[in-house]
Amino acid sequence: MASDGDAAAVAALGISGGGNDWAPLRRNLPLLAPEEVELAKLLLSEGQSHLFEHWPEPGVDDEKKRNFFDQVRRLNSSYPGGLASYIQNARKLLADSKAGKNPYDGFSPSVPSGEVLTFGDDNFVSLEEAGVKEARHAAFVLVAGGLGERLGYKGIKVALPRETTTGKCFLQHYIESILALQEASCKLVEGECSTKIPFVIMTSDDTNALTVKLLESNSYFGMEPSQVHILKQEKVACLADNDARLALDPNDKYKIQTKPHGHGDVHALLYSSGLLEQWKSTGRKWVLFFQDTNGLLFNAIPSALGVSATKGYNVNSLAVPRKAKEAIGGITKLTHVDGRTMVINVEYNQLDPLLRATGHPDGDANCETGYSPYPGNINQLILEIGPYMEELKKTHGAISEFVNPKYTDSTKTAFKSSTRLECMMQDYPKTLPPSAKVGFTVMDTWLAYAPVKNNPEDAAKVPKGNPYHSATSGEMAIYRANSLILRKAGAQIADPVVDTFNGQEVEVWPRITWSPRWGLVFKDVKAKVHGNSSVSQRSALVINAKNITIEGLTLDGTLIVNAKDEAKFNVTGHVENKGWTIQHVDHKDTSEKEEIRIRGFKFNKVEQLELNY
Ligand SMILES: O=c1ccn([C@@H]2O[C@H](COP(=O)(O)OP(=O)(O)O[C@H]3O[C@H](CO)[C@H](O)[C@H](O)[C@H]3O)[C@@H](O)[C@H]2O)c(=O)[nH]1
Repeated sequence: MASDGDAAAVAALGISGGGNDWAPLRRNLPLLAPEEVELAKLLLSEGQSHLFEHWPEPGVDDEKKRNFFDQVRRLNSSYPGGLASYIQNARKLLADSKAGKNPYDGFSPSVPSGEVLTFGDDNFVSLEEAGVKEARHAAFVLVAGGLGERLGYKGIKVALPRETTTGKCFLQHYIESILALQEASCKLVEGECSTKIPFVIMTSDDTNALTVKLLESNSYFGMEPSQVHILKQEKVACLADNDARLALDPNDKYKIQTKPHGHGDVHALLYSSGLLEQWKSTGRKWVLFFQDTNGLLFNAIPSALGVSATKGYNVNSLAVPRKAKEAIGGITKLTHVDGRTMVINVEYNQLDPLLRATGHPDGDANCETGYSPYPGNINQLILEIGPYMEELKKTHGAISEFVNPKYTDSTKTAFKSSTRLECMMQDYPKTLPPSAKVGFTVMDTWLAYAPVKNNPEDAAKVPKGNPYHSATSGEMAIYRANSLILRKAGAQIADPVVDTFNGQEVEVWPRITWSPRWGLVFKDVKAKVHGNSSVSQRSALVINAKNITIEGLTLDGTLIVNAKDEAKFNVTGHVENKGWTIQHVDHKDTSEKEEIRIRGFKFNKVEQLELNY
C-alpha cells in the first residue's frame, strides 16, 4: 500500500493511475532534472512503475539511473507521438492479438490487376526509355537497418559480394547503377545537366557504423559524398506482457530492452529529415525504395519507373510471380463489406489465414499456372513525391503497426520472450484515400528478384521448386539473367549445367557480368552486341567498360575487358584459355571466408585473358 506521503507525492507530480509501488523512484527524485521528472511521470502514468522497482537509494548507481533517462528520452522522441502513444498502441494491439482479432476483418481478398511486363518487347523497351528519362527526377532510398538474422552473416548484408566473379558488393553495385542512371538520364537533356540523384540509406544501430565505414573506405564507390544521406532508425521498447509493461534488458536492469521496429520506419525518418521538401524544391518527382540484397533489382528499375511515369501511379510496387508459401507478401485487392477497396501487400504469414477465413479452403496455394494467383511483392516501391508528402503531412510517416507475440500457451497470458510493435514500409498505402492511384508492375523473377536472405541449412530445406533466396541462388541468378539478356540480344550463350552447392540444386550459367554503365537497359545491350558471338558454359566474361562492343567473339575460357571512361573498342575473335573452374566449398569449412562458405563455391582462377583499354 502506498503511504499518505506517496499519495501526496503522486498528486504533487500530477500523476494519475501510476500505481502505488513507485517509492524507489520517489526516493531518487532529487537526482533527476525537471525534464527527467516529466519523463518519469509519463512512464508512471502509463503503468510502468515496475521499471523502478529495483532502484536502490540515491548514491548507488546514480550514473546508470541518469543513463536510463537518456534512453527514455530517445525512445520518446523517436516514435511519432512519443512513448505514451507507443505504449497505448501496444496495449490495443496486444489485446487484439489476445482476442485473436483478424487484422483483415471485414475484408475479402481478390486478385488485383496490374501491369505485366515482358522483358525485351517493344513495350518494355519504350518503358525503359521513359524510366531513364525520369531518373534524373528520382531519389533512391535503401532500407538497410536489418541484421539479416535468417542469413546469419556476421557483417552487414550490403557488404556481401553480389557475385564473386568481380567480387563487387551489393552497395557498390547499387551506387554504380544509380550513377549510370544519372549519367544516362542527363544525357537526354539538352544543354547542361548537373543533376545528382540523391541516395538515402536507412541504417540502424546494428548496421550504421559498418555501412559508414564501407562507404568511407571506398570513397563512396564514386558517388559524391554529399549525394548520400544516412538516416539511422532507432529501435523500439520491448513489451513484457499483455499490459504493455516495458521489458528491462536481461543484462542491464537500468536499460529498457529494445528491438527493431521494422523497415516501415523509413517514412517517419524521411518526413522528419526535411529531405523531401529539399528534393521537391529541386524538381524531384519520384522516391524509389529498395532492400538490401536484391542483385537483380536494377534490371527492373528503368521500366518500372517508366510505368509510374506513363500511368501516373502515386504508388507503384514491383512484383514477381509468387510461389505459394514463398516468403514474400502477396499483392492483394481487399474489398471491405462497406465497399472500400485497397490494393495492398498481405504479408506472407497472413495470406494463408486470410484466404482460409474467406472461403478459400486451400489457403495460400498455387493455381493452374503453377504460381499463386497473388503477385509477390518484392518491396521495391516507387512513390510520387507530391502525393507522398501530402500524406506524410497527415500521418507524420507513422505506419500501421502489428505485434506478433509468441505465447507460452493457449491462454495467451504470457510471452515466451518479450515482443515489440513492428511496421513495414509497404503498408504505406493503407492510409491513402480511395482516390490515390495505387498500382503494381509484375516482371519475371529471373530478371528482377534474387535476394540473399537464407542461410545454407535453411535454404537446403526449401521445398523443391521454391526459390532458395540464399547466397548461392542470389549469385547464380545474376549469371542466369545476364546470359538470358545476352541471348535475347542475339548472342549464343550455352545452356547451363545443374550442380549442387550447400545442398541446393542450381543452374550454373556462364559467369557473365557487366558494369551498369555498359548495359543499363536492354537497348544498350542490344546496341553493343553484334554479329555471331558465343560464350561456352565454362566461360566467364567480365565487361568493366562503357563503350565496348562485342562482335563475332567466341569465348571459351575467361575474358575480362576493362576500359577507361569513354574508350571505344570492339572485342572480337576467338578467345580460349583454361579459364576459372568452380570449386565446391562446404558451408561448415571454417578455413574459408564466411562470404564464400555461405555460397558453397569459389573460383579457381587458372587462366584468363585481361584486356585493358
Ligand atoms: O528494422 C528493420 C528491418 C528490416 N530492414 C530492412 O528491410 C529490408 C527487408 O527486410 P527483410 O529482408 O528481413 O524482409 P522480409 O524478408 O521479412 O520481407 C520483406 O521483403 C520481401 C521481399 O524480399 C517481401 O516483399 C515482404 O513482403 C517484405 O516484408 C532489408 O533491406 C532490411 O535491411 C530495416 O531497414 N529495418
